[in-house]
Amino acid sequence: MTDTAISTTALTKRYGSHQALNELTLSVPSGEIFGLLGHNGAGKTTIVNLLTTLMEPSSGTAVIGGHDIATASNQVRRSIGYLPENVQFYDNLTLAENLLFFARLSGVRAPGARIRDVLEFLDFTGRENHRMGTFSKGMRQRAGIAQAIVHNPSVLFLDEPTSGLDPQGVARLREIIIALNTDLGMTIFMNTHLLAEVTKTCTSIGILSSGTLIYQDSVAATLDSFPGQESLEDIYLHIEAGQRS
Ligand SMILES: Nc1ncnc2c1ncn2[C@@H]1O[C@H](COP(=O)(O)OP(=O)(O)OP(=O)(O)O)[C@@H](O)[C@H]1O
Repeated sequence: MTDTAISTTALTKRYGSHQALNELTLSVPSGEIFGLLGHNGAGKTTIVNLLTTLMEPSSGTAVIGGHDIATASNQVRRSIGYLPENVQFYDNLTLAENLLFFARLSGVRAPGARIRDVLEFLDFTGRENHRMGTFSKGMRQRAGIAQAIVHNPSVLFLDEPTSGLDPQGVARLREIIIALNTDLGMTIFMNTHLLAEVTKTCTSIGILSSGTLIYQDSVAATLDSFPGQESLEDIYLHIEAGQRS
């Protein structure tokens, strides 16, 4: 693992004539919990789709954990985990069966032991033989994280991880994200609209506006740099408004 977990250079994505991502140059050091903020349609999911190799860029490059997304996509896929906004499972199978399926797909050696560790870490011991179709939204998100980390990735991408969760579910997921970072050493890259959560969870942020990165700094420096603004939400709106004026 290099000291830079994620770096992009002039990463660009066009959908037909629409430029969704405009020469993104971004660097996320290893060990960060990076929150990517931006209005609807800013290009956040596009970035995650490019970095997780689900989509190819129109131009530009990106390197994850030392591997280029274009020339070493298999190594990239081995070093990342991904929790999409709407995670899918085989609902007729149990949690353990779902995890075994994904562990085998990812080539995990000794999957039984690894799955037991992941279930314990995510507080699922005793529920592994329940069918996924019986799980609540909060449990499905936690199971989605189990699925995303079963092959022990070094970088984890989360797309709107707390979307649709109740306050208890949001708090629980926050604890898990922080534990993945501090206890397991994973670098986290998350897209989110919940700015109060970003303040509690993330170590650094980037703001994307209409496909362009307009801001990047640590959360602590950001909160210090705008003394007139009370919260990250106010700072975000202030930066965005400056972009539009
Ligand atoms: N497959 C596609 N074909 C054409 N346009 C697309 C496609 N996917 C996304 N777009 C457009 O690209 C832009 C960026 O979309 P993207 O989904 O990356 O934004 P986002 O920041 O994730 O938005 P949201 O917060 O609403 O999820 C939007 O204008 C969107 O309409």
